[in-house]
Amino acid sequence: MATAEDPVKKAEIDQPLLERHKKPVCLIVLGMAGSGKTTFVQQLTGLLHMKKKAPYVINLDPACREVPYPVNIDIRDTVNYKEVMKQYSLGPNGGIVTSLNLFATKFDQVIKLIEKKSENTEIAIFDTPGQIEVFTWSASGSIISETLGALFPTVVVYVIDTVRSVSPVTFMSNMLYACSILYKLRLPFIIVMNKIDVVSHKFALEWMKDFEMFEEAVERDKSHHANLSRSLSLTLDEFYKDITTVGFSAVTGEGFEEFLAAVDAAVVEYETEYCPEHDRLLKLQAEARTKDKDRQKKKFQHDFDNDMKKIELVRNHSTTFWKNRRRSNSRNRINLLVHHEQNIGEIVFVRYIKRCEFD
Ligand SMILES: Nc1nc2c(ncn2[C@@H]2O[C@H](COP(=O)(O)OP(=O)(O)OP(=O)(O)O)[C@@H](O)[C@H]2O)c(=O)[nH]1
Repeated sequence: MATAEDPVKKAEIDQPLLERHKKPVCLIVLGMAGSGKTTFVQQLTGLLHMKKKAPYVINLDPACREVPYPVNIDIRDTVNYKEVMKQYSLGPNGGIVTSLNLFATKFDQVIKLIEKKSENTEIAIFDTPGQIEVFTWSASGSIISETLGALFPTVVVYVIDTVRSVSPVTFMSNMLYACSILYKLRLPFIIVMNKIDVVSHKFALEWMKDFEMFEEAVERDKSHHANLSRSLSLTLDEFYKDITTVGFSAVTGEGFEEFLAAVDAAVVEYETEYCPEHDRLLKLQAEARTKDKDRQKKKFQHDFDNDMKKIELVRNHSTTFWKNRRRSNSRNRINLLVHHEQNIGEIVFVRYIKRCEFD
C-alpha cells in the first residue's frame, strides 16, 4: 500500500504544484451519504484560503439545502431539482440524475470558467451528491470525469467514514465500492479516512497492509458475512498496493498537509500513468477509425466499379434498342428504359460525390 509519505513519491513532488501546472488540479470528491464530503470540502476550502491558495469550488449536488462554503459554480443556479422532478414526474433519485444530466449538457461552460481562472487557481474542488451512484454510474458522471481528466490533472477523492468502518464487513464493503469506482473512472485515486478526530484510521492502514490482521478482526466479528470478507480481502490486495490512503478530520483539519502531499503524488501519477494511457487509447481509436474508413472506401470502389459495368451494359442495350425500335407499341418500354437509365445515373452520381468525400 502506498502512503503519501513514501520517499520516492515525496522526492518527485518537491517542486510545488503551481509551478509544475498552469491548470488547476481537479478534485472530484465522492463518498457514501454521511461520510462527511461536504464538511471535508468546507474544511479543505477554509484551509486553502488560509494558505492563500483559494480553490475554485463547484457544487454538483442539486438536492442539497445549503452549501456551507463559498461556492463558485452551483448546479442549483442552473437546474431547479424540484421543477425537474415535477416536470418529468420523477422521484428524488431520478430528479438528481436528470438534473445532473441537464447540467452535464452545459459542462463546456464550466470548463471555460475553470480555464479562465487557471492562472491563479491551484485546485478546483467538485462536491458530488450523497447518492454516490448518481455520479459514478450515470452518463453525466462519466462525461464530467472524462472531460476533466482529458483537460486537467484530475484526482478522485473517496471519503470514507472511519467511525463506521471499524467493522471489518463495513470496511470491506467500502473498499469494494472504492475499487469499483477506481475501475470505472480510471483516474488517480486517494482514499480519505475521515473523522479521525473520533477514531484513528491506523487500524484501517494495518488491515490494508497485513492480511492476517484483517483476518483476526474478521474472526472476532461474528457476522455471517465474515467468510466472504476474508476472501474478498485477498482479492483486494492488489488494489491496496496502488492506492494512497490518508487520515483526515473534516472537523479539526488534521491530516491536511498529508492530504496535499497525496494530491501532489496523485498528480505525478496522472502525468506518468493516466496521460500516456489516455493518449494510447486515443491513438488506438484514431487507428480504428482510419481502418474503418479504408474498408468503407474499398467497398465503395467495388460498388462503384460494378455500377459502371451495369451502366455500360444498359447503354449498349439502349443503343441497340434505339436503333431497332419500332414506333408502334413501344412507348412504355421506352419510358421504362429512360427511367432505368436515370436511376442508375443518380446512383453513380451519389457514389461519385461520396468518393469525393473519401478523397
Ligand atoms: N466528528 C466528525 N464529524 C464529522 C466529520 N466530517 C463530517 N462529520 C459529521 O458527519 C455528518 C455528515 O457530514 P456531511 O458533510 O453532511 O456528509 P456528506 O457526505 O456530505 O453527506 P451527504 O450530503 O448526505 O452525502 C455531519 O453531522 C458532520 O458534522 C469529521 O471529520 N469528524
